[in-house]
Amino acid sequence: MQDAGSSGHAELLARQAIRALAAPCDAQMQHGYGAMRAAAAQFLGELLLQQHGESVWDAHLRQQPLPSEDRSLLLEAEQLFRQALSLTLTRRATLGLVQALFQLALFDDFGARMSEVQSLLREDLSKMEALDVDIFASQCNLAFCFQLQGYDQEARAIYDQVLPGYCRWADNESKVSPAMPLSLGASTIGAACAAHNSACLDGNLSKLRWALQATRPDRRVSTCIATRLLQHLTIAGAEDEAQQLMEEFQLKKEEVSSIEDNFLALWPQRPSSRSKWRRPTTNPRRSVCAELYLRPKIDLLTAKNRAEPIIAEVRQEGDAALAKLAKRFDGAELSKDDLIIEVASAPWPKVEPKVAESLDAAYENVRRFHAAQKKPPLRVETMPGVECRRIAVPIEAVGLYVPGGTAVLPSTAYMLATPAKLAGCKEIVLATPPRADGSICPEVIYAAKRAGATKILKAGGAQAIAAMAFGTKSCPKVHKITGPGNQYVTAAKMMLQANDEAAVSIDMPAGPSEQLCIFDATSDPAFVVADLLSQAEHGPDSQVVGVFVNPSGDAHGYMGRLREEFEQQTSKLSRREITKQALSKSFVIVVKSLDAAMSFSNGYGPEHLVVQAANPEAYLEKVVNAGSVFMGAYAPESCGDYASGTNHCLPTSGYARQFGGVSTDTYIKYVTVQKLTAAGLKRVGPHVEVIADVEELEAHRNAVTIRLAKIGRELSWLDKLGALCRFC
Ligand SMILES: NC(=O)c1ccc[n+]([C@@H]2O[C@H](COP(=O)([O-])OP(=O)(O)OC[C@H]3O[C@@H](n4cnc5c(N)ncnc54)[C@H](O)[C@@H]3O)[C@@H](O)[C@H]2O)c1
Ligand SMILES: N[C@H](CO)Cc1c[nH]c[nH+]1
Repeated sequence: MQDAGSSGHAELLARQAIRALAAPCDAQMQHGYGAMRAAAAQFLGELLLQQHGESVWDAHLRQQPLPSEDRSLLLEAEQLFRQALSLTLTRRATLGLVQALFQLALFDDFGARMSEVQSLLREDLSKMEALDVDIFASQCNLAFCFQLQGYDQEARAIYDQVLPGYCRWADNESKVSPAMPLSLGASTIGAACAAHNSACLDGNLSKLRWALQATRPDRRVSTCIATRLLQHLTIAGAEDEAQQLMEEFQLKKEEVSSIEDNFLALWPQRPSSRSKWRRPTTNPRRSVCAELYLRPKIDLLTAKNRAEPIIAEVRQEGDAALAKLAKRFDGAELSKDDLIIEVASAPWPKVEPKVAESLDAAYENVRRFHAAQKKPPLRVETMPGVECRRIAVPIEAVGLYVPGGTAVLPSTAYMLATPAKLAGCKEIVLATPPRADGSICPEVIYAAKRAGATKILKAGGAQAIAAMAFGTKSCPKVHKITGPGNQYVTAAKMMLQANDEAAVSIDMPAGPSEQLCIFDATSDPAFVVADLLSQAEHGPDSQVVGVFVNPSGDAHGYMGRLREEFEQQTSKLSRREITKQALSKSFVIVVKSLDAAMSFSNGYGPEHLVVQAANPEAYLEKVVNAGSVFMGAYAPESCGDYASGTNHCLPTSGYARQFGGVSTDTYIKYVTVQKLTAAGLKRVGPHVEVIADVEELEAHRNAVTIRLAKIGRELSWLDKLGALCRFC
């Protein structure tokens, strides 16, 4: 290590050398000069990295602003290594360039820089057998950079490939180095850190046990690893080993219960992996919480690319396109004249009496709750003679989407149609994918008829949304489209909302279902798991989140019992494969308090918030962002999905921060009205004139002035008296 003075001098000399060696020389000297210039560039690059890389890395890990003055010097280092490589290709220059790119990726162009790092290192991967410790270290650094930016899948792939070799190398090092028992070798520290970081992704206990063993001689390093191991042992319910560890390292259990550094995979992989490169924001550091708020990625861009030609086809060919697309996507042969069911004239479909009875009961509860949401007209006299009103006017024609890809959802039919009918919409078109024989599920028709839909369009996906947005010969054009659906439905809703010609609005982006369940040691693990599974079974993209409030840290084995419940209940579900996929994208966190639980929940903004912890009312007081809340042990979310009365079409993906669920208001627009008497105009008019002057909008001012000129500006004594009486 050089001190500041000597490194400054070395830097100066290296710069001079590079300049001198760049001077023209005869052909004979060129080769030698080139090699020397490469060495000087390499030397200067390493010096700059040493001086500026550490502070950048440090700031990144501490989540502080990155020192921008270091960026330009790191860019210079990058150029120096490139120069060195262009002159003579060496392993050291490659690794120097890799290091510079790592550091610069923290500032910007993360994707491009990491791609280059990967390709630079790829060539060396094949030589792994040579046990080159620099390559192991660089690979694990690369993985860690991915991990920090949330690319877990990429990080995991690299760790899987490199870590076993790195650990073997470290084991070897400890055997050959007699100094090892006192001070750790560089590769032991490197491999232990990598094992620790990799275990954060997969909760692998044996990696952590290895890291602990390898770093035992250094108490500081091994305590860090022991803390992480303790977290995982607690979750796994391995109490004896946890106890031993706590005694040996004098750790307390509550140290494992902080949100910031304690999330655990529920199923073997945690899913935040984004398959596409994502540019970091200007501040690329994100807290663990912020990362956990991200939902499983839906590739909306691909969905939009698929939806676009479908929308265009429906726009151009109308019903003919709908028939073609029903064949392509739903396997249904439909003629152009068979796309619409007129609900009023359609006979009641045959459904089992027991089913009809339950659908009727559920509908009645939904109707009652939504009827009570209607607001009386509003009338306010803001000043004597100035009356403002607000009247509710139903949206004339609305389109409802009822999904039908992987499950038939008659419940969604009455959840959407009931408030539309109550609002007074005249045309209520309900679109849903046809079955392969061209028919619509009788329970959906039953629910649509009961709730008051006017037409059923036999179409699903983007084509259904396009047909309702533009209208076709058989499908009326609507002004607003509501309802959930898969990524093609959501993409089409979002695209058509922005299409001037369609001039249609939507309720909200409602994607894959999700649930956040808060529980504590008093909650029945079977209830907690049953609720979480009820949403996980919706689809592979669904996500469920458990928040375990564990203030005392003495809920021995609770998480172990939870895990057992998950395994038992999941294995019995008919949709267990779908459910497991959703669980692989789900997680449980452990927090110390109600406040911490609610702060996490509000940050996540779940579609459904289930509170099974003791005293749910105390949690409700702190709700800021949630679609619908379910309180206590006896309020399973499925009651809200079907029959209690609340609506199940709710905002997902964090949109609960700005949207509420579907309600009677969804189908209403509020029109404001005003009426002014001459006295009212005399009161408010002068203010209008002044503000119009400020805005230099003369015609606005004139509209008042011209009237006041006719009726006079002064209020009569009768007007003044009348106003007084009104306010007495
Ligand atoms: N948030 C809520 O309130 C709520 C309620 C119920 C369901 N959901 C969600 O709704 C979704 C329902 O999805 P689903 O797929 O079962 O039914 P869906 O009806 O939304 O989609 C089926 C249609 O998608 C189209 N499609 C399928 N593959 C396609 C492809 N490759 N290219 C173009 N189009 C294609 C077809 O037209 C098909 O008819 C689930 O994600 C579920 O979680 C949400
Ligand atoms: N849970 C869904 C809303 O996210 C609604 C639903 C329909 N059927 C069953 N559940």
